[in-house]
Amino acid sequence: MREAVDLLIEAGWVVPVEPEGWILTEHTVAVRDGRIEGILPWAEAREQYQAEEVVQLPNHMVTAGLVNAHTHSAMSLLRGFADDLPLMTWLNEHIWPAEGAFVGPDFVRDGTELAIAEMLRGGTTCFNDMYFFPDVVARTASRAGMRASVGMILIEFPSAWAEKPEEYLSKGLQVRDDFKADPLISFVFAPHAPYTVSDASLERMRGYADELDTPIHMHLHETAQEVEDAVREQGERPIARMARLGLLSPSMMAVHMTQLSDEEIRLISECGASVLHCPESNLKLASGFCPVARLQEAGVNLGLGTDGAASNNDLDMIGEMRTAALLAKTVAGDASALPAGRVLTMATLGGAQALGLDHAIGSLKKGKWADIMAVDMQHFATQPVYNPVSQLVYAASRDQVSDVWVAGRRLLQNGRLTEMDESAIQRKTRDWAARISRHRDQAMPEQSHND
Ligand SMILES: CSC[C@H]1O[C@@H](n2cnc3c(O)ncnc32)[C@H](O)[C@@H]1O
Ligand SMILES: [Zn+2]
Repeated sequence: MREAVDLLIEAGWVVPVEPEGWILTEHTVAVRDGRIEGILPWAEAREQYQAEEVVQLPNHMVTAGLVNAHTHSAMSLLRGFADDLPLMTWLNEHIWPAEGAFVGPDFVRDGTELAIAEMLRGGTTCFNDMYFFPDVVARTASRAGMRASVGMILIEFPSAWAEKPEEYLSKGLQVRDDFKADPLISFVFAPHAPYTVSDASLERMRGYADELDTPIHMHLHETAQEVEDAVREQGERPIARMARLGLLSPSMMAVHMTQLSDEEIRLISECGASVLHCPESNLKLASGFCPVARLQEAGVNLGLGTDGAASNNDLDMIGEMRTAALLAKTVAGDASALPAGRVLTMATLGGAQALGLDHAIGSLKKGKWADIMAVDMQHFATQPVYNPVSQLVYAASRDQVSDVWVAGRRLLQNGRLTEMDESAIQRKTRDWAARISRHRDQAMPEQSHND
């Protein structure tokens, strides 16, 4: 008597991520009730399971869906809005004024939808978001069937979402409560950065984070200027300040970390914090280089993120893996730094671990959610296949992602989104671009591209 399952995915190669380096040739992933039931060779799986649906992908590699561990998804509507600038000029003179003018529930819904469409098409099945209107981010992700870790944001300036720190915290906690029954949506605290949140607010937030055993997601040591300003104005480096406030713990997910002394690396390793690496955003804003190989050597857990599309300028995690691997080698002066298998772990299980979700996602393991991507290896660019992980990281493009499942639901089929209206997303995006361009032409004629 064969066991009933919902889905069998027969793949040329199955890369379970755990144990790192495993490549299972001609294997099948069995899925029941949205979760992985088992991984067996093709023939054995057909003997053991009776499936509602069998998907045959003999030329594909199948692996865990990618976890975009740091992004601001709604900022996809600001892609290309302000380029070729350093962080603080970009934020102060362009991004924050534009957000002040446009960010509201509709902007966040439409921007998040655009981002989800882009991410799903590129093999991302979970994103860790930090943006205004987390209620809208959560609702949009849940409706799309996408997994999201939503930031309960904290920033000390008023926005259309909240006025004051207490309001940011209480509204965030309310949204968390509203979504507690949704298996796709989880929450983390998301204080923006050391230069926008006071000690008092951070301490208050830390109290909640301890009580609720919830991770904290924060930009930290993004640029040398951030660290220099903090030393000049507050007399200490931001990491020292976070340590003093009791924020350095396994709950901390520190984004960027381009400025790190040996002592700080040791501190991060000892406290069990994770680092979320965003190499393309760091390169484009010329923020600096995160010492990934040294962090790895020190035993620090690493996740990978794109940052927002306004600073990257894409949400392509396959591209980000390649950049991370190539950059780590150059920064370390060592071609063996961050090999392909490591960077895939970082882009899946490392991110999941940082988010406190590694019991549920991040690898293809019995009992975990079936968050899966399939990549077509039969393109000239990825032939021949000596090692599918090497091809994925060093040669493949995101256009080769053919199929994506989140909790066993097929959201991408042969390169087409099954649950999202692609042309409606295109139309809404064009409408936003027209509105935003008109506003810029009026408010900042010197920056207009139409003169
Ligand atoms: C509180 S919502 C998030 C806030 O962060 C801004 N942002 C986007 N990218 C970065 C970055 O690389 N460093 C610092 N802040 C960033 C975004 O525009 C929102 O205002
Ligand atoms: Zn960011």
